[in-house]
Amino acid sequence: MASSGMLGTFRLPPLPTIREIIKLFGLRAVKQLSQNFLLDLRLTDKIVRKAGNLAGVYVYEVGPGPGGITRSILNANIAELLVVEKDTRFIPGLQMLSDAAPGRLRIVHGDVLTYKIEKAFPNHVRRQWEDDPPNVHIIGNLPFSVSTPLIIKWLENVSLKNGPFTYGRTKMTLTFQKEVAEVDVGVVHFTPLIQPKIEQPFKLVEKVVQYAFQFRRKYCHQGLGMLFPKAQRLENTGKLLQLADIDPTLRPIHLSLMHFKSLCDVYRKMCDEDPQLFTYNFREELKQKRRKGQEKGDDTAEEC
Ligand SMILES: C[S@@+](CC[C@H](N)C(=O)[O-])C[C@H]1O[C@@H](n2cnc3c(N)ncnc32)[C@H](O)[C@@H]1O
Repeated sequence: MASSGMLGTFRLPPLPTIREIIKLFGLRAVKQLSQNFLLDLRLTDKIVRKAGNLAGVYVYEVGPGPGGITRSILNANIAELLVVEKDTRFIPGLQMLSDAAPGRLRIVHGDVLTYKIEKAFPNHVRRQWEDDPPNVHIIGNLPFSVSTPLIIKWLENVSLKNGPFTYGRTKMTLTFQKEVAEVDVGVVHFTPLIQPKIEQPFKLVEKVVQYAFQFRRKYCHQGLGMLFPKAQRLENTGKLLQLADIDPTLRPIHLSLMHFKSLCDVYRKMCDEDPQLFTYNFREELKQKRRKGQEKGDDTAEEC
């Protein structure tokens, strides 16, 4: 049973099952869009329970599709649910849910990568960053192709306290599918920290992490070395790893959060000493070398 409290208990009335909705509206999953639907209400209830007590909470669901998770959220006594779905085919099925839950479900036909959530919920839910998290929660089951750029965008939003984090330290409960069409999903719960573990600009942290994982099966010095122009690569990579106190033969997956903190702090100092360093991009250097090689009729341009 959903909790009651001041809002009163709400349960959706009997509705066609998700399977029937899919049949009714001809909603075949589009493989190219990595669509894959959760049909079992017990599973979607379990995912939503991972979000904690949602009574009185404003929920933002990304990519509701035929509405399995949506139903479980609506049964959790929430204050309001806003869903953003890109594929028009799902809108009529979602509309049916909205009719069954008057005043509780808002449907937006749009793209979660561009949708501006910062004005969607009432002002009174906003909290100071240092306060407890606001009564706003993001929930979603998206394919990797969307969840990866979205998570990176949200992490940047956390660092800037904007987007969904204009409300405060908004919590997120997201499922990550291992493979397309695989029913197994991992549920990951995020709550932004009051104080970041790495106190450097997001773009710098992103660059260091991205480069460290450039060659994920090799030693970390190889990917990290690409942070530096070839002419000073050996010397600067040695300096970075030495000052950060990191064994160059560690693999990227064995680097801890504290390793990344040291790497980012040392790299920041190196960028402060050489203001052109941060904009250096080894791919650009490689492209220029290839271009020059082609101009000279030499297609054996040196690798960066
Ligand atoms: C993996 S399906 C999951 C559907 C549903 N949440 C479920 O669990 O059964 C992902 C859903 O996200 C939608 N989607 C994908 N990219 C999107 C985007 N950029 N903006 C909004 N919705 C998107 C798809 O159309 C699809 O409905």
